[in-house]
Amino acid sequence: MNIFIDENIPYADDFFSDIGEITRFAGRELTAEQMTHADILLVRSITKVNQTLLSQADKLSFVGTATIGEDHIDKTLLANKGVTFTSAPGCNAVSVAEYVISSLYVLAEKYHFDLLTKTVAIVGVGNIGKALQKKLTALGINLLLCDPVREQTEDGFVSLDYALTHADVVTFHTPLTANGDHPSFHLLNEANIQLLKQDVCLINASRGEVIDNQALLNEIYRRDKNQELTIKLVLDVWENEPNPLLELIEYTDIASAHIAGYSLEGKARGTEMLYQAVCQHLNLPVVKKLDELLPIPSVTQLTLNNQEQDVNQLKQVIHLVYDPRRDDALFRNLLAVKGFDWLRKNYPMRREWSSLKLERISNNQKGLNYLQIGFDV
Ligand SMILES: NC(=O)C1=CN([C@@H]2O[C@H](COP(=O)(O)OP(=O)(O)OC[C@H]3O[C@@H](n4cnc5c(N)ncnc54)[C@H](O)[C@@H]3O)[C@@H](O)[C@H]2O)C=CC1
Ligand SMILES: O=C(O)C(=O)[C@H](O)COP(=O)(O)O
Repeated sequence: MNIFIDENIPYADDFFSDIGEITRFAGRELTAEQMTHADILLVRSITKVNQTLLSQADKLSFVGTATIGEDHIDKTLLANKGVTFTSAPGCNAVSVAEYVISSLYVLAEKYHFDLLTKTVAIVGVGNIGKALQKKLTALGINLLLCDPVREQTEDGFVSLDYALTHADVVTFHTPLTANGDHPSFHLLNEANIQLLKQDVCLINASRGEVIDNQALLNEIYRRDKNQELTIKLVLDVWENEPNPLLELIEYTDIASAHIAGYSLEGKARGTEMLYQAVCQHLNLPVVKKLDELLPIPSVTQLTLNNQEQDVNQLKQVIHLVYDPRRDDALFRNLLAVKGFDWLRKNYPMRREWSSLKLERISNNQKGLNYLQIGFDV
């Protein structure tokens, strides 16, 4: 059994070495010739699984992607070839939600505003959007939810135009789609970008193509020229990765190399989900568990002085676990020297909030509910 596994899928040996012979590959360099030998192919988002790659893949019976996004996979092709396919829905949803909130606290500190007074619009309320909704609701932040697909059967949603017009923060979490009733390609574009409030915080941690990057840059120039307030910008994903629009970077407050979902837990959950799916595909028992593989975090426990409710304390705790300014600095300093893919391949360790156990020295009920936000309490 030949299992081809992307070199950036963590714990691959732990999970798959008992099942077959493993070949690791660089995601952008996999060839159709290599695929002649593969029974199982496990990829990440940078490998386009299409007719070109699979033209000679006669043995292939299973393709898995250790990601939430599936826009790099030709699923119709796989179905036609009778190849079983699985992705890893929700694997890094918490990681993306934590990236967004950690970034919002950076902006709040940098521009001296109170996040609790802001209205946040979540565009795309699936696994990631819901994880974000849960945390922001626990923090007491007012939300607008935009999801025309869910809106067909559920209440409580607003249109995109309403969200863009009324929200102080707009954060995108849709899949990238070009067809269907609600395509997300260039969802934010030349025609609607001017609806964004003055002073808005704009975040994209979905796929780069969900925002027309040139239209965004033009709007930044337009606001600049008219001496309007600047958009506060957090971009984790870019059109045309790994070659982002360089002019846009200087207008970002936080820029990163598509790593919002790169908590160790998030990436490793993706591997575990593929392992479980491969076991099912091959009719093998599931005997390995991620919990037994994750390392102990560098900080495991913290005692909070919880005498009074304190937003600064929350910010400190959040940024102790993960501060996106680290990734922003790496991006700005090393993109030109090392490149986008290098930044992703050499991503430093990052853990999720749940890895930190919090203790309080007082039982004051006014304290923020850290458990609801996602810490271990
Ligand atoms: N930056 C990063 O590191 C990561 C990015 N992602 C991206 O985030 C995307 C979303 O992830 P999940 O929430 O887990 O997916 P999901 O499939 O659980 O939810 C997506 C939601 O978007 C909604 N949606 C679809 N088209 C829409 C539109 N035109 N306007 C508004 N809403 C729309 C859907 O109805 C659904 O509720 C992934 O497809 C992936 O591309 C995912 C993980 C990490
Ligand atoms: O899960 C997704 O979808 C993502 O965007 C991943 O975090 C992307 O990671 P790579 O697969 O590009 O390493």
